[in-house]
Amino acid sequence: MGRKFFVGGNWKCNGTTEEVKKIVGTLNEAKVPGEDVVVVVSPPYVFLPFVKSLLRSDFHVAAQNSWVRKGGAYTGEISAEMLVNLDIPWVILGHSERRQLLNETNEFVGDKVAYALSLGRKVIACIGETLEQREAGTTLDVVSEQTKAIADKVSNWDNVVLAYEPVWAIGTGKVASPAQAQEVHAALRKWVHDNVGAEVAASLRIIYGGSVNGGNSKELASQPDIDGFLVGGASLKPEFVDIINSATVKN
Ligand SMILES: O=C(CO)COP(=O)(O)O
Repeated sequence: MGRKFFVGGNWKCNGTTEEVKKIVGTLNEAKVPGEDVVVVVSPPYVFLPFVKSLLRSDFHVAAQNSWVRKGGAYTGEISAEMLVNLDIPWVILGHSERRQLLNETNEFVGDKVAYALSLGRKVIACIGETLEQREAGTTLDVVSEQTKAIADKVSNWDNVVLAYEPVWAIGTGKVASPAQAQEVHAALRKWVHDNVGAEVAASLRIIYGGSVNGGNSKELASQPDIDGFLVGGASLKPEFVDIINSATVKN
């Protein structure tokens, strides 16, 4: 079966036309083990068609959000229907920045994931605990709850990648140690095994995000349950290519 390594670049709210051209130029020239890795970059909405038109065809694009149901009178949102229309295959949902800054709840994220999947989109679903939650020893409860809210709404996991992104590691330079990340990934896989099914648990890609860079990606990638990365800051830099090249074959 095998879980193909997955590397996503979340550009967040960054970039100008010139910067976007430069990043895509670097990616287009990069030598990567295409057989062994799926690469998806997620520019801000307004650059999506531009990036898609410039980007090499073996790499894919993702939106950073989509609305919870059919589009309409929702100022500032973009809909999954638009992603279909523009042939944008992937969408990142439930990022902690949206959970925290825009008050997206577990249930809301579960609904969004289900709606995007129902329109044939592929979803990078993000979960992760805060520093307070980790220090309180509730990490596994928090990420299980977040995963349950998705599992409650989703019956087919084929088009889901689960991104474990501890909030304390995002943009802080404080990466989870390989052992810390592996512990949570293994616990998540067990949760999926026990609550969704053995087959989904074996095939679901669980990727790590939080201060991943060209220097730490190899060791993280060697962990048995880390199936890839969701990269923020370093995805705007040439070292993103090194991260892609840390891909390992799983199972
Ligand atoms: O939030 C992230 C990816 O979605 C991680 O961000 P950093 O890689 O900048 O820590």
